[in-house]
Amino acid sequence: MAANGNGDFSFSNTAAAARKGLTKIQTTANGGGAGGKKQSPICHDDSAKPVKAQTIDELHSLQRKRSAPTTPITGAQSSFAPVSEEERQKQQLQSISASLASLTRETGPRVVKGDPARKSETPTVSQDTSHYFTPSIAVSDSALKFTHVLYNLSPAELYEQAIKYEKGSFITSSGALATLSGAKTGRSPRDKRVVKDVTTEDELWWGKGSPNIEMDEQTFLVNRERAVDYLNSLEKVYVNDQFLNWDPKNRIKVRIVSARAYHSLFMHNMCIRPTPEELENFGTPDFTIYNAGQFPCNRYTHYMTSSTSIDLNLARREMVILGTQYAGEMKKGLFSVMHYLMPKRQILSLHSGCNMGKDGDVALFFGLSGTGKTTLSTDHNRYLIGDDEHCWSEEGVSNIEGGCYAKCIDLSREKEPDIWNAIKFGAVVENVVFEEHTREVDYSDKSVTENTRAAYPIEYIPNAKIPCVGPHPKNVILLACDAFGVLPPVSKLSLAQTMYHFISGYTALVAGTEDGVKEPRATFSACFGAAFIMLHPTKYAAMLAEKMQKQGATGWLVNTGWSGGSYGSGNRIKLPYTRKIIDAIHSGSLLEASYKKTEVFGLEIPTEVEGVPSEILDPVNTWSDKKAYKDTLLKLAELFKNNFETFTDYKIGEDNKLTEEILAAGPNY
Ligand SMILES: Nc1ncnc2c1ncn2[C@@H]1O[C@H](COP(=O)(O)OP(=O)(O)O)[C@@H](O)[C@H]1O
Ligand SMILES: C=C(OP(=O)(O)O)C(=O)O
Ligand SMILES: [Ca+2]
Ligand SMILES: [Mn+2]
Repeated sequence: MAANGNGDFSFSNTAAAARKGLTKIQTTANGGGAGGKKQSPICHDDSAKPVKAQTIDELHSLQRKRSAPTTPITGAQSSFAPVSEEERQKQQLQSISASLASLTRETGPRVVKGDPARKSETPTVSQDTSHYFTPSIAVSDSALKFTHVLYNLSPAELYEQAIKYEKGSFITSSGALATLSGAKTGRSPRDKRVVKDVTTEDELWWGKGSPNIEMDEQTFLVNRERAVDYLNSLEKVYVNDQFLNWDPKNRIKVRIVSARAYHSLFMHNMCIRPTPEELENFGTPDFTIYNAGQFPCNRYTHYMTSSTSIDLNLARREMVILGTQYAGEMKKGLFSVMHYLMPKRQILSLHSGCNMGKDGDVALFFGLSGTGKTTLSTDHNRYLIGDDEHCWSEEGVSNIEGGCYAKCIDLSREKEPDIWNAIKFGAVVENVVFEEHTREVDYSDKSVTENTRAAYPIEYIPNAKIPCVGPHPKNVILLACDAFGVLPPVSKLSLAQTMYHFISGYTALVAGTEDGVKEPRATFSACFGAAFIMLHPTKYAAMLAEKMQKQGATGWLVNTGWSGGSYGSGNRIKLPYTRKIIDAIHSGSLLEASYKKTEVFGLEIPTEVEGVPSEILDPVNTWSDKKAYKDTLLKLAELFKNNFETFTDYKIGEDNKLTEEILAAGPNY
């Protein structure tokens, strides 16, 4: 650097560049920046109007208009607001303080809205501190402390929080927020606990095969207190007040209290976002999540078998998360809650994707993780209702969520343009690897995990159906990723077969794709989502049978897995072929095709599907070793049979007829 004699400094290479004759950048309207005045080599411009601020602080205060959502209640009077502005502010903070209250001390913390770090920046904003709720009995030091609440922040604010305070947060080249979920990069079903009390003891599915591992009320309270104390010990917490279920009659209000901006943005994307008016009148939540994911549970606590615990208390309408930062835990935790609440109202909750054609024909896509719910429900020619969690009521279908959570391993712009384009500003991408300088994500990189994910609001998909509701389904598609390669790419199912496969919930994935070829492992997960159901699988199955029968829906089994041999010798069925099959289901043309029945599983398979080579429709054709095919087929049939044994004692529906039909709809050999 060199002084130029005018008290200004210039980099010598800048001066050198100027000498070489680089065009000077014109900065004023008349182009006379240099004018006739004496100029330093650096371009000066004194003719522009000065900024309307006397100090830097004032300048900064000009930049931002005070508005929602840090203080979601603005001066604007809502016509239907029954209480004064001040009173509502107070009630809202009281509600948040009540959520964060210690149960033993019976007091809520002093809560104040706003980022503690922002205080000095905004000296004129005293409103932040003038509205706090303080308990009348203060019994410990924690009662002297404020808990700063960042309430329903916007994506932009959450980006800033994440980037400033959470290591591993970066903006990708497409504008998404890249983040790390820490040690856990997937759900921890074995660490899920459900409070067994006098009610849930009878209502819920317990024991073998059930995802509900019991804990008692007292232990729940111990973990709750642990989470609440942890959250209150922080400088600030994030609070999201949002909705679940697009069916307005069955909408649930949820509050998520978390320690990370990542978690707040994730839930902002995944739950239904309230309008400012809806937020003003939010009131008390129906369900609250305390996510203290960074903080482990105490392994000396009864029922704890690791330092991770996801605890559900239906009576208290609360969930506590300790020891895992994987955000999917919150989304799927709430799904479990819906799997309890909705059937009580005669509404079927479904682990399925859902879309609708131009003529209003609705399809459901059931399937376990990685089978294609998100990929196949996101279809450029159809309206997306949702990718993962739905309700089927007397009126039709409704999405539970407000966003999608796509797997992004090997994501490509060509094959999945809609998902690719949704990964933009506001989207959260978890555990992906990006190029250090350009911030371009390498979707093929599994260095952190194979389960890389993107969470984005559903309206990021161009043909999303908003509101996310639709009429009764016409097609019910069961997706199985069969790594054995023996299930046909598509079969038409009878109602009994649909129930048999729905209750079985089969998929087979490969254990690890890196360490050479491994045996595919069969997974049976009742209702294609045993990890999330709360009641016995036959309860959901009976409801599905009743609804499908009443609406005349057709069931289909689609193998999105292997063809031409098992994993290792065959190949995964090409996505464009699966899409063609799905197209034929939607259009109704597949219903008109001619069919033949397969041996062992007794599946009806079409002889032709437009755009799909006919020889792949019957898997036996694609195996060079016919004996290996038959052996593998029988092996899979045996696995189905063994799995179904636990269900043979249960009655499905009103009479035994359907039950018997379902039992007969399994493999026969
Ligand atoms: N034939 C196919 N059908 C569906 N998905 C396929 C197929 N071949 C490969 N895939 C890939 O499998 C994955 C399916 O995952 P996803 O749609 O997220 O499943 P889910 O939503 O059921 O968990 C995607 O990464 C998709 O690109
Ligand atoms: C987020 C999940 O859903 P899916 O894999 O079905 O998309 C999950 O199962 O954790
Ligand atoms: Ca899943
Ligand atoms: Mn999905």
